[in-house]
Amino acid sequence: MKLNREQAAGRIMVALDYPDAASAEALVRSLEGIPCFMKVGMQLYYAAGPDFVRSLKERGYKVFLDLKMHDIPNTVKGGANSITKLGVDVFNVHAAGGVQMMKAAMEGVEQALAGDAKLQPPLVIAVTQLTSTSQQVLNEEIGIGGSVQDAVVRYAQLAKEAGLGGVVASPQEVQLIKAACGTEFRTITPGIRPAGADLNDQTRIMTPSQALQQGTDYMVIGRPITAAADPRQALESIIEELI
Ligand SMILES: O=c1ccn([C@@H]2O[C@H](COP(=O)(O)O)[C@@H](O)[C@H]2O)c(=O)[nH]1
Repeated sequence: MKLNREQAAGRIMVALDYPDAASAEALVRSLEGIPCFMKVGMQLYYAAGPDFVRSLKERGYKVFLDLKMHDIPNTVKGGANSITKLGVDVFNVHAAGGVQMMKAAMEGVEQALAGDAKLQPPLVIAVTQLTSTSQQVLNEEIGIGGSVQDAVVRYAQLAKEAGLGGVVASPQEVQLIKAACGTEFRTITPGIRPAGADLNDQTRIMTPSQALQQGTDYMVIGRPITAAADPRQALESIIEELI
């Protein structure tokens, strides 16, 4: 698959895993002008809150709010309602919460959209099996039998049944998910490591170009960019790898 520079940048979601708004802001400024997504996860959101998300949106960034909601359906519905009102482009829940919980998230979204015609519908996705989870951990520690791939595809099918638009999974599972849920069902893949990069706590990994070859829609990349001596250069070389 051939992408131009802008298309390649638009497939990358930079994980802003920082302890405060100032540190995240420094990274955002260092990447100014590159049309990638910004991903706000738990660490930054719990520290900097919705204001930081709003400031990204005001500056025109596409935002993935990665809070991985997993609670009873009524609570997730309320959370999804509040998140939708923030105007984020993508947010997620855990597929392990089940179909009713995921349907409740969609109801929360619909309620928010009905109350404000200016809001755009977010892409709601479900976390399948975390990309840090290995086959051994899944079977022997968590106690789910069978292959990681089967567990991921089952969660993806539940997410589709609940009306969600895609899932978070490893790029290693993209083709199986697309075969089971259709090509329009989005795959958002962390576990991206350029050749030779530190794996950190990720186990089910691929390089950016391998992930693209598998057909991933978006790749989530954190430390290979944020921990680099020159984050802008690190992102530019990932973009180069994709074009
Ligand atoms: O299965 C999952 C779900 C979410 N993540 C998040 O993606 C980034 C990855 O960061 P790296 O530094 O590139 O490892 C991080 O924010 C995770 O919370 C994931 O890795 N795996």
